[in-house]
Amino acid sequence: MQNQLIEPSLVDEIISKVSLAIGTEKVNLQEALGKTLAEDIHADRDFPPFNRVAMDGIGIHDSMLNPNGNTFLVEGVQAAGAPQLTLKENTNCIEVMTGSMLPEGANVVIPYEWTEKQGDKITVSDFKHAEFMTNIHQQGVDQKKGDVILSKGQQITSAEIGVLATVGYDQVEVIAAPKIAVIATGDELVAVNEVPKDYQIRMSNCYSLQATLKDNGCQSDIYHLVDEYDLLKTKIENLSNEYDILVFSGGVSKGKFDYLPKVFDELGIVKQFHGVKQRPGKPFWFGITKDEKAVFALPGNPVSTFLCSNRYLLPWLTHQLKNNQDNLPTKAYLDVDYSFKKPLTYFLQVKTYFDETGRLMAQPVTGGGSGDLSNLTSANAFLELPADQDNFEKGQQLPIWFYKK
Ligand SMILES: Nc1nc2c(c(=O)[nH]1)N[C@H]1C(S)=C(S)[C@@H](COP(=O)(O)OP(=O)(O)OC[C@H]3O[C@@H](n4cnc5c(N)ncnc54)[C@H](O)[C@@H]3O)O[C@H]1N2
Ligand code: MOO
Repeated sequence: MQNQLIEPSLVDEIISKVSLAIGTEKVNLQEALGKTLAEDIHADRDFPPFNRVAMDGIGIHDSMLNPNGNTFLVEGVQAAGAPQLTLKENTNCIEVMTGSMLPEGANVVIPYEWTEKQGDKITVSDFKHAEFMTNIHQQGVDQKKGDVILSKGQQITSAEIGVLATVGYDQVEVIAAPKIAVIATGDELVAVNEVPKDYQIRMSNCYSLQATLKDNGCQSDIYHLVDEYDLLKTKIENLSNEYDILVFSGGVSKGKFDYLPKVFDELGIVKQFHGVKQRPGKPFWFGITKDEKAVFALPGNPVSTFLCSNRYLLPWLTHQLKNNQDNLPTKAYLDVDYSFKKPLTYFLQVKTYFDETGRLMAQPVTGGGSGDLSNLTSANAFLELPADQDNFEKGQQLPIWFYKK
């Protein structure tokens, strides 16, 4: 029986209806990069926490800002990391260092570059429009104590790490990473460190899949299952109990040993679709277990697995875990005429660059088809050529899916 092939846009729609059961976990600050905050973060004090000196120089009182200049007796030195000093006389000054507390009684900072020192006196001949609070980062202007400084759902980048450290979070509550199993199927596959016999190949898909996931903050475990029906059934049942997401590669097309669709059916994993009107990756199978876990069974040809994981699995996972998407462009201009004469959406491997007017251009990098994984290293994205067109013109703008950022 022929499967009903569906459009790529319908794939997105079907997959988007599956929600990952999201838990939370506490992680150390240094492990939080790339994760999503599961709690609001409040400022534990004002930011800056005190009137902070912004230039090395002298702290004075603004009543001394004479257009003809002024000379000050140095009362002391206010260092960063030292308790606040007090300026005793308005006619005097205190030398102040960047990052130090502004001395009590001072309200202007004049940088050293505008001063001249003679003994214990400092002269400023031109105050250059300095006024009340010049060169002082005032207490609480950035954040007030108790303000929500980072919000639940926000992605943790290097910028958020700095903020978390500042407000004293050495541990933080984040969305828990899902447990993902990456499962290679096929008798022909041998381990990377083995020398394959003539009829064997080294397994690569599971490693590129695992790397794709890792690149996006998700750990996964790799399994290899051989093409034995009963064994597949037992193992897959166990894996579906143990993991939140199952990602298979291989074993889903029409071959005599492509057992997966039948095994899934017997295990009660409900098929949502089998077959997408696309190349590569046509035999893509997707289903949901009884306890609503997602099962992605990606076609085994390396470029097919690669395309399906980057085009469908990753955007879904990112949306589930991170609330937001990458800030990558979603369209690019084809830089030559290109033809694909089949009623299928074609995911063309391309290398992108910016032309002289700043447009993002996509240059086809054609290789040896869906088995040629080395070609993936020369390209950096897939350009999505829709099925309703055969001839695509230079300058046509089309959806793009980056896998190298
Ligand atoms: N009669 C039909 N035959 C095929 C169809 C079809 O529609 N009708 N579709 C073709 C397309 S398109 C693809 S893609 C493949 C997908 O087949 P499977 O998902 O069943 O994958 P396998 O047959 O197991 O493997 C295909 C190919 O990929 C190699 N492979 C598999 N796993 C790995 C791995 N982990 N690392 C590296 N390489 C892997 C495998 O050795 C095969 O060469 O079916 C077509 N056939
Ligand atoms: O379309 Mo399959 O995914 O090329 O070999």
